[in-house]
Amino acid sequence: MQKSSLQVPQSYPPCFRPNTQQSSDQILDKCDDRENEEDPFPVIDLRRIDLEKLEDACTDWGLFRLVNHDIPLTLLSELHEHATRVFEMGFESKQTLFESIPTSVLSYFWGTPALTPAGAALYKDNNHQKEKDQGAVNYNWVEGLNVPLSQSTQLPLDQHPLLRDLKILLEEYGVHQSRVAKSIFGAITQNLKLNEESECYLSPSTGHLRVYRYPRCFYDNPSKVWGMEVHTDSSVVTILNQYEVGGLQIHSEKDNAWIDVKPIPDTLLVHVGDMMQAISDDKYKSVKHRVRLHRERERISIGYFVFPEHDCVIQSSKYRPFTYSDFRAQVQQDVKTLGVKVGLSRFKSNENI
Ligand SMILES: O=C(O)CCC(=O)C(=O)O
Ligand SMILES: [Fe+2]
Repeated sequence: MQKSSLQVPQSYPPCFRPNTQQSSDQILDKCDDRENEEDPFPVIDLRRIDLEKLEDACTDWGLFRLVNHDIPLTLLSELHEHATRVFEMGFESKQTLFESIPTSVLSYFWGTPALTPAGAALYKDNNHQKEKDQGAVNYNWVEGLNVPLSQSTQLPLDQHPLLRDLKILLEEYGVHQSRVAKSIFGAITQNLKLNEESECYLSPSTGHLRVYRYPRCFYDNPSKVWGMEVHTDSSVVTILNQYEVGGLQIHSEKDNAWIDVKPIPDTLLVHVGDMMQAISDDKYKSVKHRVRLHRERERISIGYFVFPEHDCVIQSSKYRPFTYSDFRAQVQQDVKTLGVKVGLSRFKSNENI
């Protein structure tokens, strides 16, 4: 059960705990939890994909809801329950526990969603200490677990039954996600009339899962803190599961507005990522999104991210030829030096600058 009183869980990283003694009303009133009544997003049925509807969804929104995905509801609820229990461990215990596990297999991070290829949190150079000193406003208010799906199941997790069980559930979930991603990509291949050379544009072995916990909004200046700041995903597609608590907002280019994406049980959200935008010659848009915090409840979400084969050259009329490895290296460099991802514009071809 989520707690509605102003108790500060000791499982939160210290900078996510409130730094004032304001009453709960004062603090909570400043946090926004409005939710749109209407759900404007296109819905795609995975059992019979409507190609035209899919095309419109990718072009107009860069996001759609997926129904009839055939992932058992019990798997989703068990995942949620296990993830909650792992995150509820004391912060120091979590740190100690995850330090003993190779980050290539399973890593724990907080304060940023940017990770190195090895799975460790990636902060702007030399700024980590400064950010720590300045407090919570420089962080993304999120903790996460990163699980690359291709890693061996021979994990040193036997001493940690909770983690072992979570990993087993995640692997089962990952198999479903890979199936779903392949079906969607197959349909998009038809829509974009891609040839066989584009097979390497989707490589399920690159898939990984991120499990997130967003803390309650305790901070006394919530307009300055985000669960996750505005970004686009680097993936081909991202498949997201947000449980009961909303918070995801996407930017609608046509309305120039931020729109809440409500959690609807038994549906998944599919985002077009940067790689797909390039593959489609910018016809599809890598959707800008962000996550706001909820004033009374923590939020758990799970994202599946899948990429092209690392050495597969993306041919696009809008960009110079590049591989996902080139793209990732550029993102890593930009996050380290500038603190932000610049993204696809780094790869624009000369005619398109
Ligand atoms: O938690 C969410 O709803 C979104 C997470 C996200 O945007 C990301 O991991 O890239
Ligand atoms: Fe994202």
